[in-house]
Amino acid sequence: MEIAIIAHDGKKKEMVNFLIKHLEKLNRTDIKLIATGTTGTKAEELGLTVKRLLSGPHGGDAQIASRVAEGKTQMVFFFRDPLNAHPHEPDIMMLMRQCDVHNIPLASNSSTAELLIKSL
Ligand SMILES: O=C(CO)COP(=O)(O)O
Repeated sequence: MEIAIIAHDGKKKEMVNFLIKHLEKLNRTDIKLIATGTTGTKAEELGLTVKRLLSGPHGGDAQIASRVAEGKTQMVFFFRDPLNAHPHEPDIMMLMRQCDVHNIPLASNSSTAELLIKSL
């Protein structure tokens, strides 16, 4: 299954900690990771194999939204920073909307992510 990982800058540390905690599970051969650019680089630094898309502000969220719409991505871990403004807010909304349109599980914070990853 394809899983997307995305974290805003204010949540990157939290995402790295989450990835470290679940490294073994995320390394499974039946799991394919995709990520926005900078988040993907962080995951690669941990030794994970990740298909890196564009950075969020440059269209990465939109690319992932498109994969959700096409039925390619089955789960999304998106650690959002609600305390800062983002120039690509429309893309962020589009990704979340596409998850809802296609009934794709989306964890927008680490607590939900912990629950969701238990399902894998
Ligand atoms: O902006 C993002 C999500 O909206 C994340 O993008 P990066 O992983 O490239 O920082």
